[in-house]
Amino acid sequence: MFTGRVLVASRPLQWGSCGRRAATSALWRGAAKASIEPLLPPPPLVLASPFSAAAKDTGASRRKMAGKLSAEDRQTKLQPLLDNGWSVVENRDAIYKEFLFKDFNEAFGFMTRTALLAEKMDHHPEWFNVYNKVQVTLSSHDVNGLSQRDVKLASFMDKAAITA
Ligand SMILES: C[C@H](O)[C@H](O)[C@H]1CNC2=NC(N)=NC(=O)C2=N1
Repeated sequence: MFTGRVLVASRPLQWGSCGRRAATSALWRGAAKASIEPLLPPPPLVLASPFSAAAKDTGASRRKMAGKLSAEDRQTKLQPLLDNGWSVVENRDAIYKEFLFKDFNEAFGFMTRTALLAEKMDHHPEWFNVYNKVQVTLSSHDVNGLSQRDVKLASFMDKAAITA
């Protein structure tokens, strides 16, 4: 049975307010850090500073460089697409094509491959899918018409549809 007197501090002890407490709290912090660290995700790998030229090479800055297709581009770059099933949309500077696949799996695989490039380019198709059918419209909203990016995405889609 405890018969001694209990000493009650007149004011609450604070972390770091006495040497022994401070040492204990530093130890505790070290132990806590050691046990928590393995649970934390690794810090992001920074390959370029946010101010470097590489970091500035975003979809948005690239997009400013590419305007509407010129008359010459339409002859040399757009025409081959029109000869391959794409058509110019009525009342809009955009191109359209309907892709048909064996089944939904093939259609969705095609959409997935296209989506990966679209995201990389920061240039996205307007599309509609039901089962094995994918209807695609391409246009560049920022220039309100067709740009080189639509040509690139359309050409990629034609290739991706063959390997689907
Ligand atoms: C903010 C974002 O970068 C823009 O909205 C991008 C996204 N995807 C885009 N996709 C298409 N097709 N045209 C654009 O102008 C466009 N702009």
